[in-house]
Amino acid sequence: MTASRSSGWPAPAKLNLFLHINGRRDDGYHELQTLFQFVDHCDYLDFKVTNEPALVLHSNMSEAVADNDNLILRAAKSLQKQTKCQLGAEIWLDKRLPMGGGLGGGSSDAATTLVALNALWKLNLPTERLAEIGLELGADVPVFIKGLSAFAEGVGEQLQAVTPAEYWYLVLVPDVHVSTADIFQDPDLPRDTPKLTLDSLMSNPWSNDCQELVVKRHPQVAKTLAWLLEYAPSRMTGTGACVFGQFEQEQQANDVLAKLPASIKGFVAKGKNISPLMLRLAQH
Ligand SMILES: C[C@](O)(CO)[C@H](O)COP(=O)(O)OP(=O)(O)OC[C@H]1O[C@@H](n2ccc(N)nc2=O)[C@H](O)[C@@H]1O
Ligand SMILES: Nc1ncnc2c1ncn2[C@@H]1O[C@H](COP(=O)(O)OP(=O)(O)OP(=O)(O)O)[C@@H](O)[C@H]1O
Repeated sequence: MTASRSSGWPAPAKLNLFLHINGRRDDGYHELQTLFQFVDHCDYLDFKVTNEPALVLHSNMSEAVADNDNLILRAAKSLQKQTKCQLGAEIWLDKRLPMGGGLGGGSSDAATTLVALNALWKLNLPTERLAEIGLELGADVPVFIKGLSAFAEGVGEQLQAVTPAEYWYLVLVPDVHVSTADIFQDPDLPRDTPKLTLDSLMSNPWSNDCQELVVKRHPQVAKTLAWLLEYAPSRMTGTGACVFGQFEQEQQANDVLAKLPASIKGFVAKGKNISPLMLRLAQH
């Protein structure tokens, strides 16, 4: 049997609308409180099921990632191992999200792989089980698997669905990589924001505890954020480097994009409380 190619599985970016660091656990991971919202700017994956267990990835990634490190292949392997599935897959990745920008592209690719192969290999694992497998690959993977905007606690895996306003965002991509591990290891990272209730967090002004440190360490992020703040309420997502400004109307975001100096890349996207991945899964 040669299965046909199942196309157009989206792996959306996420924004951390706020990010508070509440403490550090004994294993080095950080306790945090954050609000995840998806946007409609995505990587896209295609899958073809094969009868042999081999996994093959074709991608247009601009930066080389070894197969052993690629979160797509790690996700597929992990799913095979957990379910003793003997099927394999040929996978195509159309990479559109900037890598290492705090938009969660790698985690989202892993989540889309788990969700799509669970369906295409007819494994029928429940979402909770997929999220557990995903958490082994990265703290951000479960929210992409569950597919609903969420308030997260713990290391990012305790999720509560919420529906923040779906604004338009102008996302800017400073020309610098910020390593998530480096930021979390930095002695100057503030780690003592008190844990707050969801109600008080939703009504307080939103901020990112990593932003001040990243801005201090990376002048390109400082410059990009300062530029965007002239036009809209703006802040950093995750551990950076990307920053986003918030707009009521698409046109307003596009007008600011049109003014962007050629040296900075950016895109306009809409906040989505239901992940585009869920809509694709429903069509399957
Ligand atoms: C900061 C966020 O971007 C918020 O969305 C994420 O929690 C990071 O999630 P992620 O990239 O999936 O993170 P992982 O790949 O699990 O971890 C990368 C590195 O970040 C640090 N890390 C990550 C998450 C967390 N809650 N505490 C941490 O200290 C760890 O040093 C880890 O080595
Ligand atoms: N499929 C993948 N796509 C992108 N990066 C990948 C992938 N697989 C592994 N990686 C590795 O993961 C690193 C982080 O990638 P990613 O784009 O998820 O960062 P990020 O947006 O900063 O994520 P986060 O906000 O979760 O920290 C990359 O620099 C790359 O080495």
